[in-house]
Amino acid sequence: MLTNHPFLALPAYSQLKAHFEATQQQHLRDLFAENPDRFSQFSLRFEDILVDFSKNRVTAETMTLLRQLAEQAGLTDAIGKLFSGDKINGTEGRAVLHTALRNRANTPILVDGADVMPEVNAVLDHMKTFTEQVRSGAWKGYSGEAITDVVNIGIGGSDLGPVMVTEALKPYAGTLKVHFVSNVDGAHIYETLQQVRPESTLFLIASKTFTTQETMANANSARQWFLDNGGTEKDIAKHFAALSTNQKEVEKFGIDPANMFGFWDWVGGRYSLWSAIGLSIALYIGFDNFEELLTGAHVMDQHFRTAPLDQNIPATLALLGIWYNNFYGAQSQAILPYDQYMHRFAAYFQQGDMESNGKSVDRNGNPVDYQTGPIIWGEPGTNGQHAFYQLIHQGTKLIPCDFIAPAISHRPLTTPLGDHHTLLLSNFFAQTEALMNGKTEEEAADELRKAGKTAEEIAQIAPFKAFSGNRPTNSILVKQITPRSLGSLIAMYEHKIFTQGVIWTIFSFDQWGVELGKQLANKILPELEGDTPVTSHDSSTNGLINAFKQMREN
Ligand SMILES: O=P(O)(O)OC[C@H]1O[C@@H](O)[C@H](O)[C@@H](O)[C@@H]1O
Repeated sequence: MLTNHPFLALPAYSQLKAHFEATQQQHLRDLFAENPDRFSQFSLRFEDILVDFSKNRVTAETMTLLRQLAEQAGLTDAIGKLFSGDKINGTEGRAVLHTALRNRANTPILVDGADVMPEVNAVLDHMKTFTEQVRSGAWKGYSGEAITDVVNIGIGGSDLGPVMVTEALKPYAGTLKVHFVSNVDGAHIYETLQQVRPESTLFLIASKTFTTQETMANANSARQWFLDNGGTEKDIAKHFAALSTNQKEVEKFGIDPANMFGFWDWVGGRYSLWSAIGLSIALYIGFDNFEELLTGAHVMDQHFRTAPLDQNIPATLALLGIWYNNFYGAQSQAILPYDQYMHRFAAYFQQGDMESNGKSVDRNGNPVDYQTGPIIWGEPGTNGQHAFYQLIHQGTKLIPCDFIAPAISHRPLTTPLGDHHTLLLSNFFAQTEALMNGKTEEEAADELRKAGKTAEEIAQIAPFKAFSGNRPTNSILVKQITPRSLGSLIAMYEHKIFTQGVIWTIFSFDQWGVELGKQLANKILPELEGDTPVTSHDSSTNGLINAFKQMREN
């Protein structure tokens, strides 16, 4: 178990509070003007990844105090416990070992005295064999045709990771197509099934528990469609595989245990793309590339585990997040990839971060009296620039942003306006500079004067054209988005989330908050049958259910 500490009582917290009061008016422009070495002092490199955090409202003293906060919160001890299989998921009594899934060093990791690595390696071997059979065409469907389409049916952690990674690594795809069905809305499975043929489709039923309502409903619809369109019960073994921890339910569903790819209760759903849940990724980009993804994560794990705090990228990002969250009162954090293939990256970490650190009870079971996990959101650049960046630049809210971009594009297209990637990157650099510098009213007035405006017009318009600037950003520049660098980036954010959870003294690896909605939906489900009016709820819920019943009938 992790040792607990009262966050607000940490000595560094009070020091940071005083430091914040003294420095909050400082402008980034001045910090840059005062220190010509700011970029080199406030940036870190790891393999092909450069993390520039110099455009943050911090000084060397801020960083020292933040690191002291991490030390006083027992981060080093917590990292040791994470990697060694200690049961740090206290409310479920489980270890948290997504790092074992990508432990390429293959060093033993013990859970309840038993090394988990042989089992991890056995599942990886099974995935490799299966992936190679399907991709080579050796695995045949019931009509003797090879598989052309893979449909992953899963939700939450059993969907978002594979969706995000297969999109991000599309340039590495082979000929197999992958589809993802998550929503219980019948439209999702319906539209997907329109695009595939039963004889050449492989369904992966991805569910850690194999009891999730949405997934089981979609899996049943897929099976029915398969049987209605030419497949027979005995053909199911060739067309359905399960990615799960629950063999009993998998067998009950009728999937051949030989087609089950297992994992373990110490793999959290939102940390499971490295496990059998990643099978759709392996099928799409090939097993060697999947292994590269694991390797990228593993090397970041090693960095997180061994780098001193002042060199440690995930810890640094976590501490900057705490600075804005707990001292500046920032409510959210934007993730803005300047890479179209990474368009689901922010959505992925919405679950990763918000399901992990969206907690308001500390590890002692007491309500917290400070802010914990931020709201994560974002869209790829440059689309976001033409949508919501207005508020980031000139709104009343402080929104720390992570800008992520590859130096080399997988699609280097040229136009008379310039090549696409250079155009994209010019925006990437311009935005963080603009957010940092802003524009004073005098500068705005000067521009208007040069444009020939009268003194009266200038006085009227200049206030609207001024930007306060001083808006913090991290710039994460990656040589290229490859399986390895993507693996490292994902692990980097995972460890950022872990670090913040440790410092806030919360449990980051359970998700009890999701349960209430599920329980209530199950209670309401039978009430939706028939046309008898419902009276068992509050007046709003009763009114809505009864209106729904009426609308449905007429
Ligand atoms: O993989 P399963 O068991 O179907 O669960 C899917 C998702 O179910 C949700 O209820 C959980 O909050 C997620 O964490 C999880 O990933």
